Amino acid sequence: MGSVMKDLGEDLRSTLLDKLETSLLCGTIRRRQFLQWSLALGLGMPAASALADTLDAARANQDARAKALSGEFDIIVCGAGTSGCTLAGRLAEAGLKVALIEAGDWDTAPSILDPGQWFMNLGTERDWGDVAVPTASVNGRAIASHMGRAVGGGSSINATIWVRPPRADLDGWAETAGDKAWGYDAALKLFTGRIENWQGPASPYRGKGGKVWSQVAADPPPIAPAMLAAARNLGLPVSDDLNGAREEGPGGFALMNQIIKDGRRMNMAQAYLYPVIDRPNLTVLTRTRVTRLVVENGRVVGIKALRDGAEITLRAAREVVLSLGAIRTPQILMLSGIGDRAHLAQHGIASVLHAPEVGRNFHDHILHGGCIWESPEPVKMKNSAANASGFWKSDPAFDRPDMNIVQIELPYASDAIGKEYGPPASAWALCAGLVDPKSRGEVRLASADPTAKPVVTASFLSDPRDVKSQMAAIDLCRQIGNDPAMKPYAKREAVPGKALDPDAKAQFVRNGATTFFHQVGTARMGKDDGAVVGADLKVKGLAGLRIVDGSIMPRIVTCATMATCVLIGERGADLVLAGK
Ligand SMILES: Cc1cc2nc3c(=O)[nH]c(=O)nc-3n(C[C@H](O)[C@H](O)[C@H](O)COP(=O)(O)OP(=O)(O)OC[C@H]3O[C@@H](n4cnc5c(N)ncnc54)[C@H](O)[C@@H]3O)c2cc1C
Repeated sequence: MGSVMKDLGEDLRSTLLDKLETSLLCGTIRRRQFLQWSLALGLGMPAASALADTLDAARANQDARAKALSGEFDIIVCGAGTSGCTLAGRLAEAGLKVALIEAGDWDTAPSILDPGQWFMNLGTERDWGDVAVPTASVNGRAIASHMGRAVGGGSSINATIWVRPPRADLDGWAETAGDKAWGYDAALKLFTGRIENWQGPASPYRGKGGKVWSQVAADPPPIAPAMLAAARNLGLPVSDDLNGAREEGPGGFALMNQIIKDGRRMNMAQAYLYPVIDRPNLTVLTRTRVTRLVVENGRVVGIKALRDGAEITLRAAREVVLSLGAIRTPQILMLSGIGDRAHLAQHGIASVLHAPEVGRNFHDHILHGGCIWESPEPVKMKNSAANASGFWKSDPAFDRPDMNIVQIELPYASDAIGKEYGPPASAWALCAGLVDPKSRGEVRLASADPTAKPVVTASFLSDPRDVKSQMAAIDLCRQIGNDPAMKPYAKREAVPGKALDPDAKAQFVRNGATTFFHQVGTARMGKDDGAVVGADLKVKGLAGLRIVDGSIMPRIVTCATMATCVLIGERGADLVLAGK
């Protein structure tokens, strides 16, 4: 077996070694198995056992910390997702005594490690499994609202796309929050100074040597550069980097940036958490579900959680931070008596703080599934099956792009579109994305039971401007897909494959609506009294509690949300450390 393993390509070998490392670290394999496999992969015995010593020590540290849960932490971070890992990693690095609480398991499943399998996690125990209430605006369809449930959160099950928000988005936040620290210039300093470990050419827009691995899609299939050639033919700007200068311009097309290294997902646990996992001041509790906050005399002093079937209480000397994502952060706030008084009363929950906007302002990006072309040969998916993309405005008067066109290397169709058109198996899609939605929904409690799913009323496409924007994006997808540059890869346009009058196009938009799973906004930041948190991310009207995750976005950024959630985690860490 050994010689076979040594013959593996270098990339695969390094991926398998990384996987073994994480498995030993998380205790899902034993030291003996680790040594056997590491030797088979060509690591010498001294190197393998030194590595095993380090990993064993880190795991022993976490086991010991989990067994000794008495006493106070400085900070309790609830949720080890994208923002939570970023925040907890930074705080532990700075020496604070941190507890990080995660309902899901460690991030060692092959479908997490291999970016090409990301969609295999949907509907499993690594997904919270929420589904938005059917509304007329999407023709009564129930649209899934997946969110990650594992260490790494969304960054463990997402499509690995790393894309940063444009200037208009962040300067808008700074205005809303009344603090320039949330603006684009400050964010660019963080991205270039300490967040990114960019693998492309040096640029004033890109950072090298930071925590987050980011590279241009490696070895994409030929339909990806063909899409960019088509965009160029249509007079749309095409660049070498979807981040960088595009953020200050009208939009543009490029190959995507991804958090994939040697074929392996580098999630935010890899970036921020594992580098400090051996520290005695960090306790990570997995499979531990936060059920509510403990509030004493107007101050949040700890949390209650379910662990191994029993309730535990943890106390924080400085503060508690909620990083549970845009569906479960408002749920835990409401279960703790922080929300709309009348709504809480319906569930018999005593009000601690009347905060009517908790759970409101829910929004997400719409992904249309989809315009589909039959290909002459089966498409070989690469990376996370989405390698080329572009942002553009449906109206040049807009201050930021509202459309995101995404190429997907399979016939991506919603339930309704799949049923109506029966797309061929050998096909690819150009999907119309709505990235500046005006429709707003809400998250509400279904019951006072913390293990019950909350009710997500997304109200997708309920604002007519969203339908108009999506109709323009469908036109753009069809122009690109039917451009001569795509001809070698397109036998025919299979979906819709016919002219659509405005009414039919609006129906096509409503029937095709699915989402990117970029839920945000339910604990919005603002300087106004109604906002749930201020620019310091502290919950207004209550001491000892901050929100650090996608919930705080007052208006969704006009791109995929992971990079912005890292930015929020970094800003949160700065605020906690500065004691602001
Ligand atoms: C399938 C999918 C594909 C996506 N693709 C992309 C992409 O390619 N690029 C991109 O930029 N973005 C993508 N996103 C979105 C991005 O991943 C999220 O916006 C981002 O992860 C949100 O970060 P967060 O910190 O707000 O929440 P999350 O990352 O969701 O973290 C919340 C964490 O809290 C935990 N938690 C929740 N409730 C409890 C509780 N009661 N007790 C304890 N723990 C709890 C969760 O298990 C989770 O780990 C995708 C998301 C999904 C689901």
